[in-house]
Amino acid sequence: MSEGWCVLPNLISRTTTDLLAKAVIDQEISQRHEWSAMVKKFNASGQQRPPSGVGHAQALINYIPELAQYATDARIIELVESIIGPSVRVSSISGLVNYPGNERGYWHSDWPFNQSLATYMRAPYADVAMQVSGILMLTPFSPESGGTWIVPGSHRSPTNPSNDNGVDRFAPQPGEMQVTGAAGSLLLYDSRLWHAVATNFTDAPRVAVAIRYAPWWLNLEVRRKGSPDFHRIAEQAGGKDNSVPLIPKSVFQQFHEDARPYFMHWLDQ
Ligand SMILES: O=C(O)CCC(=O)C(=O)O
Ligand SMILES: [Fe+2]
Repeated sequence: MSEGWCVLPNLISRTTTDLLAKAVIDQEISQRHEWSAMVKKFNASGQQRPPSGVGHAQALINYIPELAQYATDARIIELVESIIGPSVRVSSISGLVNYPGNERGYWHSDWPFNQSLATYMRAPYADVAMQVSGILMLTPFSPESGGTWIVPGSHRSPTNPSNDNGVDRFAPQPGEMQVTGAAGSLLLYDSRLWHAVATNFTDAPRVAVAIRYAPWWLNLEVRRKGSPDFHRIAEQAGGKDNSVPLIPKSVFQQFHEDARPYFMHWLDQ
């Protein structure tokens, strides 16, 4: 991870990735109306718009509870904890479906560094890993299918191009490359790493699950709708809402016992 990213290959079997990919697409389709309404709101308020042709499924864990065990595989947690310390929590899980011919996205870093969201840490950042992002590949990632664009080493930068910092959000970056991997592999990166959605040039959807791992000391309350921090910080700031829906008890009980501690903070009590 010295360059701010790595790929853990083949964590999940092909049979399972096929089933999960289908479940993610089903969920994306059932949430499409809601997501389009959200994108319209971003547009209306002049926010950076997500690339067209990319479908999103929020609160994926509530619909595909088996994901809890894959997201907290011991091999992943060991690596994540070596970067941000023990007692990590999963901060969010969502589905990504890049349909054939989707638009290329803008260079950004993820929450809490994405400066186009309602809540973010102001740049310049101290050079500290504060969250790890994961992208679980449910279909192969290649330059043809739209493997994520990354700028290796950019996680050490004190800022990123998600807002007006003088860098063109769509310009090629020195050293940029696309991540590749077989279905069932996981791209892990420091959430500060500059990355962008790539175009899918194949005729099949590129399906993935975005998983975020936070240290226990990172305040996730700003992403809990209805919490005092959400009201005071996220709502008042106005930017793009990236709140995380809570997990109903009936779903939580379906999680593998070993996976539960990583999601406990989102349990709807
Ligand atoms: O779909 C991709 O390749 C990148 C998505 C992304 O930017 C993210 O999950 O944070
Ligand atoms: Fe991202």
